[in-house]
Amino acid sequence: MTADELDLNELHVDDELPLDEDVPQLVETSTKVPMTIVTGYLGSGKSTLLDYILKEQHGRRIAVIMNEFGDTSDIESKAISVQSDEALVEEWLELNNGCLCCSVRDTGLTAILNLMEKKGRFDQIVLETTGLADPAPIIQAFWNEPALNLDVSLDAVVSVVDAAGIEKQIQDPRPDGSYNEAQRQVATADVILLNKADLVTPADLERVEALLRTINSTALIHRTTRSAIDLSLLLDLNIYAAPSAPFRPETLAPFSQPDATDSCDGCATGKPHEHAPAAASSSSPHANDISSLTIPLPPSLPSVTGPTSALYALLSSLLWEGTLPGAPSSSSTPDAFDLLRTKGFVRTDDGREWVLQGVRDIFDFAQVPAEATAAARAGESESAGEGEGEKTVQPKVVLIGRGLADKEGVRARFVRALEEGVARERASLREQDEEESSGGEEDDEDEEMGE
Ligand SMILES: Nc1nc2c(ncn2[C@@H]2O[C@H](COP(=O)(O)OP(=O)(O)OP(=O)(O)O)[C@@H](O)[C@H]2O)c(=O)[nH]1
Repeated sequence: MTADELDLNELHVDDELPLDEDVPQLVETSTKVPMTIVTGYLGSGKSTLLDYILKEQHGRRIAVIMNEFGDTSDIESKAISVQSDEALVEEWLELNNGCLCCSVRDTGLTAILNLMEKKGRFDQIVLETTGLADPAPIIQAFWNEPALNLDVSLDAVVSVVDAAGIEKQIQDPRPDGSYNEAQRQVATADVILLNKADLVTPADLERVEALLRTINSTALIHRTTRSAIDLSLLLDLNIYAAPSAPFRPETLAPFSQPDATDSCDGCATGKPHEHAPAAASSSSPHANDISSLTIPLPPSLPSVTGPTSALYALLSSLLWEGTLPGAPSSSSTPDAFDLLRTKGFVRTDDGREWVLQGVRDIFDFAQVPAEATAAARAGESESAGEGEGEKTVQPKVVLIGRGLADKEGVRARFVRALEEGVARERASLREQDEEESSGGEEDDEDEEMGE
């Protein structure tokens, strides 16, 4: 059963909870609390990770919402573990009808906020999502819903992957042909913990990591055993670039790397070349055709939002209608784009830089703060002086999902449509400028005549 098929449930915090006056208020009330969403297949090591986070001496107040029940159908209450400097406190959220996904999405945040009011604000919320067939709705809810976003901002989506089991999990077909759980979890992740590294050989780890990169070329992948990791690699990443939190330039690292999904040099150039036929899906690492496609963007674009933006129009067509301008290379096969995740890095003519984030059909551009841009440029020129000038973040869009198997064809259509759209956009901007300046001249003339 998917989350959407379950009834909406009421989630509330017991009003009788004692007020803990002693808990220090470590976060300014004006700061949004970052929320990390943890996904991962059954048994991959999520609870081990949450346990590790709670027990680490990090000096932060972290509320961990744990789903310890697996099947959510008959849950009546849910533990929230709150780590303060002094102690681990457990609270209970009552779920009248069981589904954490629907509850959290619809009323759960209110409950969390109530808890924050009672217990003092947290530095971080970590939400585990076991039992969720599709993490996308909850990611969208915490990222995009303004009503939910007043106090909490989506920090990052972390997926814990079992290094010994993920290959099989990813290949496991769904009877209805839809994405399976493991595919969705890997595709929507910003950070992947390639866990249980102790159970496989170094060669296995290389192969599994390569597979994960074919699905999600932009995730930051860390190899772990028992989910142990430096928490600064996991928390406060601000991947979704909330203006209320500092921007972490290192989260752009995947955009400066070549596309791991392109084993083919020709694809990387975007120029026409021959391909060997794709392997059958059951044995292919592109299981069920889910893959990442990186599309290089021009060094600078006129705009990223607004009715005239060529890039915005193209992404809308892709994500909302599942199509791109121009015919597919095989005319008998219509476009079948089904994208789980979109990411990107863009520069605009005015010198600003933007991070594109998309989850399913929702996408948004967040401006990289000018200070971060300046710092990155300073770093670039320094490393260029040391002969490592390739670290510059290249503007690009990364698409993750289905319908991308013909990488060369899709990339070529996207690039062509964008070029044409940008040409139109620039022409219309020029016209606008000319109209404004001739309007200005006419006004000047009118004024002169009036005088
Ligand atoms: N060998 C090994 N075992 C691990 C590692 N990480 C977790 N485990 C074990 O794997 C089992 C499952 O770990 P959990 O943390 O409960 O996994 P989970 O993802 O929370 O599982 P569910 O709650 O069932 O979804 C436990 O017995 C862990 O002790 C690891 O890196 N290596």
